[in-house]
Amino acid sequence: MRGFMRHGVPSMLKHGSGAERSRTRPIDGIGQPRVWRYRRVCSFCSFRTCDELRNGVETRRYVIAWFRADLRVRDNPVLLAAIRAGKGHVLPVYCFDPRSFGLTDQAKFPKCAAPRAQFLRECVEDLRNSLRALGSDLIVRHGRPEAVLSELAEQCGCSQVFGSKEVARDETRVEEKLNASLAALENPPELTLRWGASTMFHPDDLPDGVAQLPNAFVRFRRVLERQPPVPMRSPLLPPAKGALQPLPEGVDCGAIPSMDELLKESIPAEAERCFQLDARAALPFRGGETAALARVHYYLWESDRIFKFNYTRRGLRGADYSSKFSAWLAHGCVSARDIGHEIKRYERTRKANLSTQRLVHELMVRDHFRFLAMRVGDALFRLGGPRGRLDFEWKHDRAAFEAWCTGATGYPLVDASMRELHRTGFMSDRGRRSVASFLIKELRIDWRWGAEWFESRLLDYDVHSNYGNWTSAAGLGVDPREELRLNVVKQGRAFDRYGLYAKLWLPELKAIPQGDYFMYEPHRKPAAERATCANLEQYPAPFVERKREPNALTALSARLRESRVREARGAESRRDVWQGRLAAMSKSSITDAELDDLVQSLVVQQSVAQSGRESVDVPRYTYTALGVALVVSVLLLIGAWMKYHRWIRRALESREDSALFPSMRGTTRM
Ligand SMILES: Cc1cc2nc3c(=O)[nH]c(=O)nc-3n(C[C@H](O)[C@H](O)[C@H](O)COP(=O)(O)OP(=O)(O)OC[C@H]3O[C@@H](n4cnc5c(N)ncnc54)[C@H](O)[C@@H]3O)c2cc1C
Repeated sequence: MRGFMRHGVPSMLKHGSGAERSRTRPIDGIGQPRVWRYRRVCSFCSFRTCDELRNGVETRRYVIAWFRADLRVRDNPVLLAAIRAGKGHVLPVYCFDPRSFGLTDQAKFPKCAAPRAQFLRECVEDLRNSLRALGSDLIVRHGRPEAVLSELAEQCGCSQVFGSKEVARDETRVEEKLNASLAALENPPELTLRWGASTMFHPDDLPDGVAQLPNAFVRFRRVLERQPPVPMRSPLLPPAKGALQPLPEGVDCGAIPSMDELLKESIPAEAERCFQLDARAALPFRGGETAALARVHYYLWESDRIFKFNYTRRGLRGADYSSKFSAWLAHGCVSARDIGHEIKRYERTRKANLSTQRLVHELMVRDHFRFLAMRVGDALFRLGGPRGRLDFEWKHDRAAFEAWCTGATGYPLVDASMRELHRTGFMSDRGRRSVASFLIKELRIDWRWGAEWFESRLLDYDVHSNYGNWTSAAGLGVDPREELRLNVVKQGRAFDRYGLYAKLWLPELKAIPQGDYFMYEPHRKPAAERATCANLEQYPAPFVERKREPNALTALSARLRESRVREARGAESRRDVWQGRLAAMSKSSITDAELDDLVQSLVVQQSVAQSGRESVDVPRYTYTALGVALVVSVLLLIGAWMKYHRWIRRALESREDSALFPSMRGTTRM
């Protein structure tokens, strides 16, 4: 039986029978018979029982559409359900919940820093404009939804409140409180929560439900793709003009709260409450559905960037190496399945390749984290994570943590990424993985502090993806293939070969020559070279030595590199000695022997430095040479085989000939 128990949702949400659910599954579409709206359609839709709803007298006209993380009019099942229920008499409401602007649990950071607050305000403003264009408006309040919505429901005599179902801890608590406060009203309106298209795949469509969700992503993907594949439901069109009635007289729409109003409790410093766009930002992110759709259109249709996504997605710098959809997805300015369908359309009309599949794959990763969050519940936020491992000793070193947050660890990839995050609210996926690994594996600092810092600063903060990725990085998630320690120096060299990203965010490194081997560990640069780089001294020295990898090969290559550095340092000191000697002699003339020695030491130093730099390139050239050799040898083999084949054929043919015409053989011989 496909019971609701298997979804692992709170008991108050368990209701209905499998049969009931399957009959009502297309409820997301409009135009269903009216009666189905009042039935228990799925485990994510409502708090009340079917009977309660059917017995309730529906005399009131207006219904409330409560917007949460679904700030759009297109493909919004909640808005459409409200329009259908209220026959267009809808009160669209958004609440800026003060709890979302409080302090985090562990490290007490502001839950929402200025960049995201600004982005959210833009999203709400855009939604209001869209609703106005449809003939309605958005009621905006700065207050707790349970208080705001019950007051509105009472004031306007609303019969129903529609909202999207969320699954994380804080969000479900709000739902419970809202349900309780609505129930306490004299004429309690019903609360209907439904899955708001926040994922590409609907949890009801998973063959084994969320409770049986595979822990490993690879297996989850296999479940989605096995025959017949799990369908991706079609996105819904935005309501037609006139589908929404104007708001009732006397309802105050309310103004969007200012940044000061939103942040004054959590951010005491006035200067930090405003957000100025940094010119170096990867993209000038602007909140709202309009900007989201424009970005999707640009990335797919205008620029065809999706076509190379698989090869560029691990980049660090620029607007288009990755899709940058995350901030809009997190606020629900566009739905994941809408993007999924758009990619499919792109594949049909232009071309499908590894890159288009990769983008769908990434959106599946996002779905997986959301479904896992549903299944593991509060464990996602505990120190031991969903795996419940408490055998790690986590540190709570504030100084080290602050150095990490402010980008002062002495490791350029970490510092550049953290400064980018601080200034813009965005960081590449590669950057996120590297800084998380550094905090967890090198500094051994409580992973929850890192997750909370991301929660505070990220524009695209999404509770499931953030905590899911952090627990994975800490080796505490449920996916068995985790716990990678990333070498932040190698990552920097591999993904920012010429150091352009590091230089963009770390002006102290500007004077280091492009492509310098030591760009990603400047503290190892020979002193003489350091001296030639202006401002390099201002860059902090690392306060923690990165741990060496246990891998034997990596350890060996690291030792080799170390020895080169030592050699360079040796040459360096020899040169220093000579410079000192020259200074001590303070004479303009120098003997031939001294000159030879000096020249020799300089040549050694230069060649060592060059070989150090080139050592990055060696594997690349080696691989190229090996590749060429392989291709040539394969060609030779094929040629030889063909020749041999021809020779055998000829031999056989001649044998057959001789068998058929034995007399001829004799004749020929003669
Ligand atoms: C420690 C850590 C914390 C993270 N926190 C968040 C977060 O709060 N919010 C968030 O949306 N993403 C988070 N991610 C995932 C990922 O880094 C971002 O989604 C991605 O960098 C956003 O850029 P993009 O939209 O250009 O992604 P693309 O590479 O273009 O990917 C397309 C979309 O796929 C989804 N996606 C890709 N990778 C992941 C992933 N690993 N997990 C979940 N979804 C993914 C995102 O929705 C993304 O927009 C985190 C990753 C790490 C390692």
